[in-house]
Amino acid sequence: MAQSIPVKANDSIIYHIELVHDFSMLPTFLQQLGYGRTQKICIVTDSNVAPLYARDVQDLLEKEFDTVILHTFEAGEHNKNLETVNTLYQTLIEQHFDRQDLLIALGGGVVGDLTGFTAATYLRGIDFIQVPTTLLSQVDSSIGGKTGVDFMQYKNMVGAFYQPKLVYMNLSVLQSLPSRQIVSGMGEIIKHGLIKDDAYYEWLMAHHDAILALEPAVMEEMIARSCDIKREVVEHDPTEKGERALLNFGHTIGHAIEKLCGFSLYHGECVGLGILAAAYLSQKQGNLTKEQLAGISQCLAAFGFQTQIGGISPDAVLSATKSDKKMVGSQVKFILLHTIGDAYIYRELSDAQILDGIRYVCRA
Ligand SMILES: NC(=O)c1ccc[n+]([C@@H]2O[C@H](COP(=O)([O-])OP(=O)(O)OC[C@H]3O[C@@H](n4cnc5c(N)ncnc54)[C@H](O)[C@@H]3O)[C@@H](O)[C@H]2O)c1
Ligand SMILES: O=C(O)C(=O)C[C@@H](O)[C@H](O)[C@H](O)COP(=O)(O)O
Ligand SMILES: [Zn+2]
Repeated sequence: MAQSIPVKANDSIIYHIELVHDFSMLPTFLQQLGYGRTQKICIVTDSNVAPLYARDVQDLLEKEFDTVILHTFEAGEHNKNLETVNTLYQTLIEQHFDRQDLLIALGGGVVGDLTGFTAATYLRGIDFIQVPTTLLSQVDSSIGGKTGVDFMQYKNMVGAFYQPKLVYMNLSVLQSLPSRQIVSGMGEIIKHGLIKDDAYYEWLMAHHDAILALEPAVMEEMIARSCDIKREVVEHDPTEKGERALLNFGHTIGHAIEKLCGFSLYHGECVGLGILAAAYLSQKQGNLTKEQLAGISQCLAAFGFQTQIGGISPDAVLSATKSDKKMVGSQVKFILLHTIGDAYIYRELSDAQILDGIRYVCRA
């Protein structure tokens, strides 16, 4: 059944996360938000999603809106860059989009982040809607307003905090998602349990088979629980002045690996390696037990994550972590675990300690 999760800022609802099972309600939700027939819509998607879903969405919207155009770019993290943003700017200018018009991000996190950044900057800001189509984008990237692109191969170095007007989540699209992308999404979901909810973490392991079988009721419960965890964090700290950094658990080393493997590993796969390294460092700090660390490694492996990667220099990973946006001066703010379900920001790790954590997952 459908679920609607309100997201607030300063105690006022700024948008809803609508969990549904088809695209049929999208025009109605747009009209309820006040968008009318004369407002132009640009659906932004990628080359894998377009043939699957763009026609259905465009047909539905063309019944209620006079101008609905489609902008498609080649799928992949390597295209999450300013060059792709420029091509979208050109389309919007050529099609005479103005400040009352609307972008719809139909795709995963790459489409969502790039479309959101374009919306944040075109004409100094036009509205956009998230229609996430990967597990990772449904539980994480479509919520909270982090938008942006990679720059010089560094992750999300150019961006803006810019909230969508709606997150429309058609859960049925997960049926066409390759299984490796399901695993990638599980990286952020396991993160949610480890940083905020030990009972949820245990629930994930207890429902392992049902999750990998994409059982609808279990998937909907999991997606709703992860959305709620992220919602609560971003409501408390929308522009990452404090607590929101906890959502970066596993990302300091994860982003470095993602860069150094040339994006050959998916974001969530790199986060899984980063989570394991951070869990190891949490155990070395005397927080986690060796049994808890082993359990996290087994959980990741059970969901299909590699728990070690070869061919990447640990020293290069350490160097890449110095470009992490959580850096304050020469100190990187690491996210560690007090225990499972309870994460914290730690600034005192030495390079030697970080290298020890990197070596726990990276072999040269
Ligand atoms: N803004 C945030 O808060 C946030 C949070 C997490 C991740 N991210 C970013 O999100 C990106 C990763 O997102 P992602 O994992 O969704 O990757 P992605 O956007 O590259 O999508 C993964 C692949 O699946 C394809 N695809 C998408 N939906 C499909 C479907 N329903 N069926 C079949 N194929 C489909 C895509 O074309 C692509 O090839 C990274 O750039 C990461 O930095 C951002
Ligand atoms: O929403 C957040 O905050 C997150 O950290 C979510 C992460 O899963 C996501 O990958 C985010 O893009 C990483 O943030 P960044 O600021 O390191 O780019
Ligand atoms: Zn992430």
